[in-house]
Amino acid sequence: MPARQKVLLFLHPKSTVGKGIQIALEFVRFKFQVQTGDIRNLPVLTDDNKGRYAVIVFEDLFMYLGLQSANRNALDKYCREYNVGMIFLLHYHKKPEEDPLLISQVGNFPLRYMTDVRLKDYEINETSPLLRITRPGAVVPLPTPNDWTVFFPYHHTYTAVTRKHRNTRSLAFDSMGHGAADMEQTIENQEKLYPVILDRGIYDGIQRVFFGSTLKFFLNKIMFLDALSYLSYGRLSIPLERYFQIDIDDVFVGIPDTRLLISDVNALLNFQSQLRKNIPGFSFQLGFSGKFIYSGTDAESEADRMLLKMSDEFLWFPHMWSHMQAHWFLNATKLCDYMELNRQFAIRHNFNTSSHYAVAPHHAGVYPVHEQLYYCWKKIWNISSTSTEEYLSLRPDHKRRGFIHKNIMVLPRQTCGLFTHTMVLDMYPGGQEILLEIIDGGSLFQSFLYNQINVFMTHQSNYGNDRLGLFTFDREIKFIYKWTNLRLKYEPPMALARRYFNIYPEEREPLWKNPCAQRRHLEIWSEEKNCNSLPSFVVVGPQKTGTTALYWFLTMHPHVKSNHPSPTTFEEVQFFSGSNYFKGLDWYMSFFPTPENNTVIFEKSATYFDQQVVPKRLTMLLPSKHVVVVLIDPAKRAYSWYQHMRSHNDASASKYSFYETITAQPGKAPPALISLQRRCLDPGFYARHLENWLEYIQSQYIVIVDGDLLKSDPSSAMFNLQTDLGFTEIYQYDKILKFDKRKGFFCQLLPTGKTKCLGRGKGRQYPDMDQLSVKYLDTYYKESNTKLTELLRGINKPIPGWLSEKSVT
Ligand SMILES: Nc1ncnc2c1ncn2[C@@H]1O[C@H](COP(=O)(O)OS(=O)(=O)O)[C@@H](OP(=O)(O)O)[C@H]1O
Repeated sequence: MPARQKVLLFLHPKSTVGKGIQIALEFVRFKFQVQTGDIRNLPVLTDDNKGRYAVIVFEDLFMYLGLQSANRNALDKYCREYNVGMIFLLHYHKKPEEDPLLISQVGNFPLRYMTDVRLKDYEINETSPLLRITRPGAVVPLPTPNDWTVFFPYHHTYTAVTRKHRNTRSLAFDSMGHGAADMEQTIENQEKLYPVILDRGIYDGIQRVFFGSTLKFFLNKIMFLDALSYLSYGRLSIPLERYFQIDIDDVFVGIPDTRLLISDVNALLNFQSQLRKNIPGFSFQLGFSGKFIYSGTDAESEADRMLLKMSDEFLWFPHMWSHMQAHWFLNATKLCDYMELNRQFAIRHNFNTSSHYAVAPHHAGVYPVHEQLYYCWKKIWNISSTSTEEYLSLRPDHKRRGFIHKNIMVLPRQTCGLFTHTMVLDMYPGGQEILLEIIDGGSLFQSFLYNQINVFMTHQSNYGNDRLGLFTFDREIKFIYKWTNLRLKYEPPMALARRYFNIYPEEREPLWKNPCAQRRHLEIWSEEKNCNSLPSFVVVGPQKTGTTALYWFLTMHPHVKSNHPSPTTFEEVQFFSGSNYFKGLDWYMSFFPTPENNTVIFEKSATYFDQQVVPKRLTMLLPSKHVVVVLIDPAKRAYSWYQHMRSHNDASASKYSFYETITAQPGKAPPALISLQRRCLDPGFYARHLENWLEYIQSQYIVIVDGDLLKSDPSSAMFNLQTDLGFTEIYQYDKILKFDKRKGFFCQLLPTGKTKCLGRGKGRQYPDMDQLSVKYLDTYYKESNTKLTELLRGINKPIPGWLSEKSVT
């Protein structure tokens, strides 16, 4: 039976080595679950007789060997039954008092190992079935880490993935300086000596890959991907094609003596033609700021002229007429005017801008989004794609992602070790060896290895002087071809962007992060915008629990302000739950007043509570802010909601009784009734929805309001709420709320002595729920209510009165 496409990763609590594994998995976007610390309790391995995990990885072989035998047996049984393989890393260091020549046994496997070995030349076994991305052939050179473990198998289940090189006499030395000659002798005597081995499962029915080191070493990164692919029968596998785009920003920008000369333009053209031999159609993308043409030395102006003459050789994209940052412009007209100047410049010089791609100087306006930029890009250039390194954050780079906003596809942009000021190899920050490391298996190689699509950012200055741009990519491409079977490909930006979102459709929807959470984001966010005007807390529902009354009471507080009303959804903004979210952060913020001192701003949308996407979105934008949940008996909530639908003339609610609605059978009843039933009953599974919230928010930020108390004694409920929200000034509600007999609810006491109540839609008159429905719903929600009691206890929240009464535990 096949296992699902997920990795189960066992990590030490203070894991450092495991980070490399997590980074690899996050880069390639394989799903994984981490199991840390005490592994006496294994995670659930199956769902409905289906395996949950396709491969199991232990960052340390000894974690597996140390499992209690029952757990190890269960794991092994799972692997056999579901054809699941395991990957182990072994990176144990001997203590100084231990014999450096010690060869130890690996648990009960027919396998021995030796640690702290410094490897000399070794090779990849070209016949290993594991190899996919890994390209055999080359001798693996020094320096490699000097803390390798090597394996000595004595069963034919094991085959080498890497092994001692045929022409090398001595393969290893002791890294700690103990008796190198003895060590050499000991190792020479071992016929089979493998740094990475594959267990084909002949011995005990389970396939495994053992790595005698960590993923720090570039070759292990490649082989780790191959191991995942091989052990999962290709399910955890990414294609060999790697699409890449190289942008050259700031063309025509730059102070004199740092810009391109004619010889540099020629070198760029030559390099491009060379690349086209292997990568058909490859073209550099040149980003221009027309205003600065001919502003260098005479020789540099000659090069500008040559670029114009040869412009057909490249694809061009607008940067910004005078390299201004988009977020400086609140007035879209002005921003569009500047863009128009650059467009006229492109028309005058016949630039090929057919790729409908643009890059914003300093990434400004792309993320955090400045709507004016998106508007002008569309209006002036009909832009369809761009790229930034700022989404969701610059670092860590393995978490950079793409999104689509206002029909513009935003791709993640990669750094390649070159910045505007890196022009001369000898002056590379930290020394040229740093750049070589980045290229030879370091971060640039990693970008190519893990990302199926790369958009690299370089600048005009990287192609003059020492032409580090050409040097870097030339060396990188050779490195990739030497060690991997990756196939480098090129596609123009729009096609590339489409390909990106076909590969990663889940990235299409954006996530709006709090712009004030990061200095870099704040620097490219308009000064006119202010995070203080975002709500400090949000009343999230669920619907029909008294949220409007709560909202109204809160607005009576002298230091509390709510959002401006929406023309369509009244007091609710309903941003996080529906399509409004795609209108963007500026749209959301336009609902909130400029904050005054001592004022707390809040929002309430009762649709938030039970929508799966909301907790993630809300906590991303409003981290460490409170969410307020009002809970009443879910049966009463369902009944009130049903009455609400009836009074709005919903066809099904008008036709079917409440009992018929809640007991309708899927497959038998009309779909509209089943839909009504789902919307009626689903929000009442409070425990399930709260669990979803707790995945994203710490329990201390969840405030529970007892909806019955809010009805019967609102002053007390409001006192509790203010305390839970940490208000410094507690407003006394007993002076402004009065029970209104006619309404049957508490209302606002006006200075005239009269009361002002909520409208007819709140606190409706309708008959009591029928006894059959009461009984049915009692059973229906019983398990969920019991769970809720346990959950609230577990997070130290008071149990609402209605729930204690029902409490079964
Ligand atoms: N003071 C006061 N005045 C009026 N109504 C009050 C009040 N306090 C609580 N309630 C209860 O609020 C119920 C409506 O809940 P919501 O406001 O959350 O509904 S909505 O989701 O916003 O439509 C509403 O439900 P119905 O009684 O079914 O109309 C009331 O029971």
